[in-house]
Amino acid sequence: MPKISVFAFASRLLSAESGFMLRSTTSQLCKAERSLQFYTTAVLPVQLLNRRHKDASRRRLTEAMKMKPGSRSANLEVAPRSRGAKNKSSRDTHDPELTSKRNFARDAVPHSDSQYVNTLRQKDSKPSSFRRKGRQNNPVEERSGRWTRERELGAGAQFGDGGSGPSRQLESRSTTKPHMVDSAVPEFSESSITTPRQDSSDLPKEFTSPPLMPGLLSCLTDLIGPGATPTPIQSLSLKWLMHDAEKGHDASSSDWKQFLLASETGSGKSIAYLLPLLQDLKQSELASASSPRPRPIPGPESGPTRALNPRALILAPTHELSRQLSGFAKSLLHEVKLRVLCASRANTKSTKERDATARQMVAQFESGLDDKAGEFEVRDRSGFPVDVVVGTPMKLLEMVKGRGWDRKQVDAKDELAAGESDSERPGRLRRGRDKMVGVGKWRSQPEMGLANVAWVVVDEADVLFDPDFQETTRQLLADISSARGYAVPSPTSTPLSPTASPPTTPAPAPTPIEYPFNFILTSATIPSALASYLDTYHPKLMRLASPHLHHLPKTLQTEYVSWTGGNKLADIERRIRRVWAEDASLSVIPGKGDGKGGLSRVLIFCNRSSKVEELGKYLEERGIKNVALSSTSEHRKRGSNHHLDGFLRGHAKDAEGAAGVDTASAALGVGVTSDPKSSPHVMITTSLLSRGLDFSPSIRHVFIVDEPRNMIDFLHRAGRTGRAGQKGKVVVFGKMKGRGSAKAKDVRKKVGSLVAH
Ligand SMILES: Nc1ncnc2c1ncn2[C@@H]1O[C@H](COP(=O)(O)OP(=O)(O)OP(=O)(O)O)[C@@H](O)[C@H]1O
Repeated sequence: MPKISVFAFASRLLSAESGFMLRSTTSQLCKAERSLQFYTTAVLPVQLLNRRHKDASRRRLTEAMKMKPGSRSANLEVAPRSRGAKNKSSRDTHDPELTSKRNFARDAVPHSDSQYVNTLRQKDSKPSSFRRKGRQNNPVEERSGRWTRERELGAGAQFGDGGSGPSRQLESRSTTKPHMVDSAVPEFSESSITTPRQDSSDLPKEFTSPPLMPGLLSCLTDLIGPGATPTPIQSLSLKWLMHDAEKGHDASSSDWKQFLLASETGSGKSIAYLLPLLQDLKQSELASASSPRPRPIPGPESGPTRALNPRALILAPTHELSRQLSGFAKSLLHEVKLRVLCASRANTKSTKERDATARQMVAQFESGLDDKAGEFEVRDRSGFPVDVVVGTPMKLLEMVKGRGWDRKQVDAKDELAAGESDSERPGRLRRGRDKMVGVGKWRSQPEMGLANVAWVVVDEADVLFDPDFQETTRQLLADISSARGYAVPSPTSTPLSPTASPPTTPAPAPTPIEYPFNFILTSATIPSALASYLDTYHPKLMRLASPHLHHLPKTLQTEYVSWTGGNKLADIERRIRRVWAEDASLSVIPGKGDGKGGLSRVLIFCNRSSKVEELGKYLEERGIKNVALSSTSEHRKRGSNHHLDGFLRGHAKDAEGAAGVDTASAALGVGVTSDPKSSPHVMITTSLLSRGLDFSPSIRHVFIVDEPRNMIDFLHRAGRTGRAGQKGKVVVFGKMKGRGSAKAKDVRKKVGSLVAH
């Protein structure tokens, strides 16, 4: 009997134990699955081009991909790495004062400011790529690697069919010896980081070679300073795009250029594509002044009689970015005189009629009708010659096809599905802007022709080719092609995303797409989906990449802050006040040596709109004026960037104030001197504003208060500061100690691998 009891007790214990083990194994498996998912969806794509992998598995990945620095391949060129690269200027909280475990616990509350004084003073260095003339080290190292396809084809394998484009030119070049350097690998100490001197004479080191038009050069000098030299991505674009642009093209040529410009945030990609584009437009305009302009090629969408017939389109994912880009382009054109139009309303002249419409719209919004896109019809453009139009793909499509063009399609589809006719039931609304019914003309006439389009830039290409945007983007590209007389397969016949159910018959091999215009893509991150799309449909596309792609800018510090365990909003408030206390005590602000000068601005990223609002309200109640902006905010509906005033970098001569107006403070590189109780010094937003926007240097802190969804998102959010060689700090909040800290530690590890050295 006792034996049986002991046995029963032991078996119960065992089953309890195994149940426990089972539970803990399951939870570990779930965790492992989650981190694997995170790794494959976020980290892996980011690492595809990462040169310095911080552990053995990443090194193996690199080797497998034949990432050989110091060589060029068929259609990839990576800019030389500056010799200054070995200097440490960016750290994963490298200041021991701020990183030590002891300090983490008290990090969430302000303590001694002196620690930060030292950090700022010690880390006061600019990356060489933004140094002024005379202090510039020669960029000397080259590396290459074909990030996706070369692995299959073998190093040096040719891409495309050996056409007359850059591939062939590259092919004939000798490559330099690979040189793998990884400071994080034990066998390489920091001191063993050597950057081989190589011949980089073929990369332009000045904006004057190849020669820029004098008018363009002087405006550029006004913008970025007289001694500024090209960043690595700009050197590459000057070399490849400018030379190509000089050759000129006609619509019947099959030699249209296709380039991807990939470089870290704030590295000057806008100038990298704007200079060759604007110069080419001006040169062809001058050439056609002596000989008559080529007539638009007739096509279904050519619309030679339409009001607008631009020669270049710049596509951006948000209206805010479109407005800033158009303002930026305008500031380069004060002397060269090309006409740039932003498809959003802010850049159009104010007229009585339009003002009336705007008032009507405001009334409409306030009465509950919604227009999420904040788009307004622009009227009366006839006779207005436009060279460049900037806008979101959807807005541009509307200008081509007329507002509401997609409504009919949806109705027809619905009809088929439901067997109803329009008269039997009201048409279903597909997008928010269609709710504009009743506010003037919602289905307007097409106003833009595409036959003259010789350049298309897709800014933030990874977004515009992601599943949310790809259909619209590719529809627009297909429309331009057919307007120019060269039909390409429609997006629906060549879907990018795999279909949910497996196809019953094997899909035919995809046909590469050759657009009849210069096609430029830019991005700071190349996810695997974009890479494979480009491999499939644009095998001849030339990839130009900077050596620090997929890293945080070198001037960006990273700091981790642990929640106190109390009110998180209060923790954030304390950290903001600490930043300002540091500003005041450090007297770091040029021209404000008394320490009573302006306070820097803080940009806070949350994951959800509700959190944005909650935090905004909390700070407002505590006397911290702020702008809380999410996709649904009222501010966005006004059709201008004024809601970002003071936060975006302003350019002195921006036309019509479209690109933000913090001109004075931007010139000084400082915040405004006003009191944060009276003027907003804090902006709270979601990833909406994480893409492409060039924030003012007065934003020296970006706070990431929610766990980043993936590392791509993190790179873009963090990259709103530390731009153009300015110092910046990204502050990542999380639970850094004790139970439940695993997530934050994981994020910290991943972020650490993005730190540039
Ligand atoms: N060669 C240069 N020297 C100094 N400043 C520069 C240079 N090139 C660009 N800049 C400045 O750098 C800032 C960032 O440029 P830009 O917005 O084009 O970066 P980006 O690479 O497009 O960033 P993101 O990936 O975030 O869109 C701008 O204010 C621009 O005026």
